[in-house]
Amino acid sequence: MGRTGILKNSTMICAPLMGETVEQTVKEMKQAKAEGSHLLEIRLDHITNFHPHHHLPAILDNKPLPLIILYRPKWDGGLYEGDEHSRLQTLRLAAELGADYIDFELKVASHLIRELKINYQSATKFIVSCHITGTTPSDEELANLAATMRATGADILKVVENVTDITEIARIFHLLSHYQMPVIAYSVGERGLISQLLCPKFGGFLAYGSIKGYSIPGMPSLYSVKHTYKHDLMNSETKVFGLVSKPVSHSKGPILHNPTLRHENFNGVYVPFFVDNLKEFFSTYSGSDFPGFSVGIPYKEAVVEFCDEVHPLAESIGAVNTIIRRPCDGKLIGFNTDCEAAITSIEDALKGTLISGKLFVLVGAGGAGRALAFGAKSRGARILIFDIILKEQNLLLLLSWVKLEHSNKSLISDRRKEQSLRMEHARNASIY
Ligand SMILES: O=C1C[C@@](O)(C(=O)O)C[C@@H](O)[C@@H]1O
Repeated sequence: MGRTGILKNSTMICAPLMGETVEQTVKEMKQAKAEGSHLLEIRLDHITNFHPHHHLPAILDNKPLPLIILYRPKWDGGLYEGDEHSRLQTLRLAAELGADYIDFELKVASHLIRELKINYQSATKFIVSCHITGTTPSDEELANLAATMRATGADILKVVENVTDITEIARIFHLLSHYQMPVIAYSVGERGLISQLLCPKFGGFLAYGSIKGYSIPGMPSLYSVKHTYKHDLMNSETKVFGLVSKPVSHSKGPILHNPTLRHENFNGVYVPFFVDNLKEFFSTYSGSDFPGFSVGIPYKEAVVEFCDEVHPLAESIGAVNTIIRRPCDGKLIGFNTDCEAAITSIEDALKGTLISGKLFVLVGAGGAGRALAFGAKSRGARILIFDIILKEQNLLLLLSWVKLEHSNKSLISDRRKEQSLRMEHARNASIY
């Protein structure tokens, strides 16, 4: 999946603005410019009591950056409820006043674009947009849709999805990188976030970034696009790393790993992958463009079966938090770095005092907890485990390490009895 379109501009960052007054819109336009936007998208349908002849010039005369004008009707997910004739008259006026870009819904685009191109031979570019409901169509269906949109005379195509699975975004990337004209394509919603974050890699015409104070699900902030993910440094060669997790937005990984990649002068980016289905995910994002993953909650244990090989330490722990795609054969190799990272940090903090014999208090017995319990046990600590729900399989695994020291099967059932008692009396705390 590489960028092929030599005719395309390089990806711009666009701030969508949804001010309710012209004054607010003018203020936000300046704010968006200060935050690094290249382009602005104004939603006229969000402005209350909008008077086209008065308000449109006020906006266009004050624009600090190129503007996309959008006037979305209710029938296409917008706020405009008035009559269609007045709406289209407003968009005609925008063209007459020389708006940089005007967005038309596919349904109305055909005759309007031809008419406007004849009547106003201005530099206005026309975006034709289509909101897809339901599952993302196949590559072929998307290409057919794009051809229909192109036939309206559009200068730029815009396809908006609302994916229910992150793997659907691969088809959006395919459209972006293969269609030989400028395309805006993305998915809204948190599963869609990577469609904005990786847009420059696949040659999209623009990616959206929200100004400070706006939080839109699935849309990164202008700040993160400029500073964390650095869109301006991304190209078709950029390797994509990321955290496989659900949820994923809590992770500090992107703000840690992206500067590290840049510090190492490595052309890579680290993104959050909101994953619902591990099998589908690994079979979709399977090429050398995706050379490695972190694994977070709740997948550290489940991911083991999707690794072609597992490092002995990760195997003993039963949890993988780092996967590397081996360059020579593309196989996925699973590691556990939680164990050594956490235990050596604790040892560093103890400044020479041994962990052995100490009471090690573990809060949470999931994938990360298992790694820590394993590390502490291997250093000879006693372990006190707190967990909201201590799953039986986790308990058995933890007990199998105890068994290494006390080779006694009855210990397991004793411990299980002890566990249930402690669940009642000590909010799920157990000592091993
Ligand atoms: O436990 C963590 C944190 C993490 O899940 C994250 O949220 O960034 C990433 C994992 O690789 C690591 O083991």
